[in-house]
Amino acid sequence: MINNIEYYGFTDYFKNQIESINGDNSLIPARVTQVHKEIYTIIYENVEKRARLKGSIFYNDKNVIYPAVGDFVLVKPNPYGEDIIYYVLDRKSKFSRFDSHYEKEQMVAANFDHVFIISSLNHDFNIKRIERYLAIAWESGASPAIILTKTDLVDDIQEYAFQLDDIAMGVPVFYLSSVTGEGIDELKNYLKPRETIVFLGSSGVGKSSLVNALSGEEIMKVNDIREEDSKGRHTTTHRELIMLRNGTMIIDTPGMRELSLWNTEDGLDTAFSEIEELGRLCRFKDCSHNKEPGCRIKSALATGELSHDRWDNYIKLQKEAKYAAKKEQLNIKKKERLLKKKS
Ligand SMILES: Nc1nc2c(ncn2[C@@H]2O[C@H](COP(=O)(O)OP(=O)(O)OP(=O)(O)O)[C@@H](O)[C@H]2O)c(=O)[nH]1
Ligand SMILES: [Zn+2]
Repeated sequence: MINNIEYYGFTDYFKNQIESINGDNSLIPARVTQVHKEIYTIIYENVEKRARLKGSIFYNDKNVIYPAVGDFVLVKPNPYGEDIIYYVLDRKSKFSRFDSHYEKEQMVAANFDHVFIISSLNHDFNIKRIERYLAIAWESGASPAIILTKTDLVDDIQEYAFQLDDIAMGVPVFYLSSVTGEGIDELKNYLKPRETIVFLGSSGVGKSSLVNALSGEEIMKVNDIREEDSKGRHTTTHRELIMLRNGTMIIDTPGMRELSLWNTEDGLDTAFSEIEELGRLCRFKDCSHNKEPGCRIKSALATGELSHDRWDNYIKLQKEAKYAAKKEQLNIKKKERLLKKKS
């Protein structure tokens, strides 16, 4: 069987898992490159294909693990149509978030080697935020690197370097500009084929520009969906797992962007500043914007000054942020217990 799945990061860690599952050898490993409700895009043998879940396995078991972007799965190939996904292999790293619509944990990205914590060197630079990103990066199981963008906008990077010294012990730090190209080659040298990276960083720090700079415009296209397998051409507006020319992969999903947003203590306030401001005008300081008299949010919703959509979105993200904070607290406690045991 020719399957160059190794190029996509399929290592012994995954290979060793298959032997026990794949008795009859009819299932082959593939990597998930996109998730669309029930349809998945997977890649193997250098070709992207569409796949569905094996119903009898996935829809009967409440504890079953669903595939996420970056996952390695075992599939039964179907030359006439969509392949069938049977198993999701154990992940070596992962990010998840709380989906308030389904009220459950949702996997955002899996099996990445590095988390690039991206911050720009202008007003976005916030050492506390970088520290927080570092904590969730370590927790994911992958190793972090700090990328400081837009060096062309500052005169002196020394003052930033000093601040980072305190928190970035042993973590590589890169200074670069996607505009002048400064520092891009150093980062390229750090990237290895068969490795996968994800980006954590607020909106506007230059993630997309960095992807373009790294790929040198020509993002190596993983082959299109086999035309004979799908009716017409499959057009994807953007890919969630892309491969650079040197063979390094980048996972960029909307979920990663949301994860970045609610993992910054000030992320919600900045993104929804007008709501925060209205809330400060309520009669009661601890107004829950529910039934209290003199609630400024309720009146703004009634007059249309604040749209219901935006308010719902805010509530949803706030729920997720709370969940993230709770999870982090639990993890800190767990780590403290482990440290106590060790000493
Ligand atoms: N001066 C300067 N501007 C940059 C640099 N990199 C990105 N920008 C600008 O910053 C803005 C945001 O860049 P993006 O690459 O879209 O940022 P992003 O992180 O992908 O943003 P979202 O898509 O909102 O998450 C754009 O106007 C870019 O042109 C840089 O190195 N130097
Ligand atoms: Zn209120």
